[in-house]
Amino acid sequence: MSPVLSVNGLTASYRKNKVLDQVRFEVQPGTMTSIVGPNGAGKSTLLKVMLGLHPSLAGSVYFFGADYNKAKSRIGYVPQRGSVDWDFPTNALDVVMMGLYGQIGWLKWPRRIHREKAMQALSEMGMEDYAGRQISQLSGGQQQRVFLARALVQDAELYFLDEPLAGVDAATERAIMDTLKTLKSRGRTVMVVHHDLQTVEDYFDHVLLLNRTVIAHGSTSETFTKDNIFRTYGGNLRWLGRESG
Ligand SMILES: Nc1ncnc2c1ncn2[C@@H]1O[C@H](COP(=O)(O)OP(=O)(O)OP(=O)(O)O)[C@@H](O)[C@H]1O
Repeated sequence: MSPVLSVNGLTASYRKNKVLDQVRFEVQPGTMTSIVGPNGAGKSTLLKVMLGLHPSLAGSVYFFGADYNKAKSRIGYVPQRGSVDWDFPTNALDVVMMGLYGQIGWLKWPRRIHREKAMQALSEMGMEDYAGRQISQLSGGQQQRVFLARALVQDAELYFLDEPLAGVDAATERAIMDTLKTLKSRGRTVMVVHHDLQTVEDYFDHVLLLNRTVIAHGSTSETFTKDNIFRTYGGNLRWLGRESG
């Protein structure tokens, strides 16, 4: 099977500080991968560089065998909640509708069918009662659900989510994971920056262990080993609450 994502020697920096070095991996369709690594490992930067939001110094990225501009309508991205300006005056329904602009066309008015699709996605995330609510007046977990609804409605083939489970309660975590599993069951490919090492095995079939470069990548059962985790975190795992044995 040809990969949906192919990353070759990707290198990036902030000024002179190299934060990604020769990152190389491939992702197969229909997989659900967690990107795991310590704070500052370059996980968010990796997503941004792949999606053209931060420049690369070297390397290449191919989505479905093509570059980002050709593939972007097939890609969904849910950024870190903290990186979004939630004071922007818009309501939950409009945020979800933004996911449909590829289908509506910029500067065209959405039609009833688009509104219905957006409402359907909000209701799949249990957010239908908040459609008219300003996004600044939603809780963190509710904002995250709205973002997921936007990703759902976009109907992409490859999704990137940056810490979608950060700071959400157990019910929201379940709702988000159910949504991701549904996407996977529809053959979509999902990549998630994830911090909770305890749930990696339950939630994801693949894992990419990153610390400036790829430490290990593959199926969770083969790759998420004590050895690889130690190599990624430098042995400093106790504070993560994971037993070393
Ligand atoms: N806008 C920026 N300007 C300068 N340095 C940055 C910027 N964003 C990130 N960095 C640095 O780049 C490195 C990688 O950051 P990045 O946010 O990609 O890591 P991360 O693995 O996502 O971390 P975390 O788990 O803490 O979210 C860090 O050392 C960080 O301080």
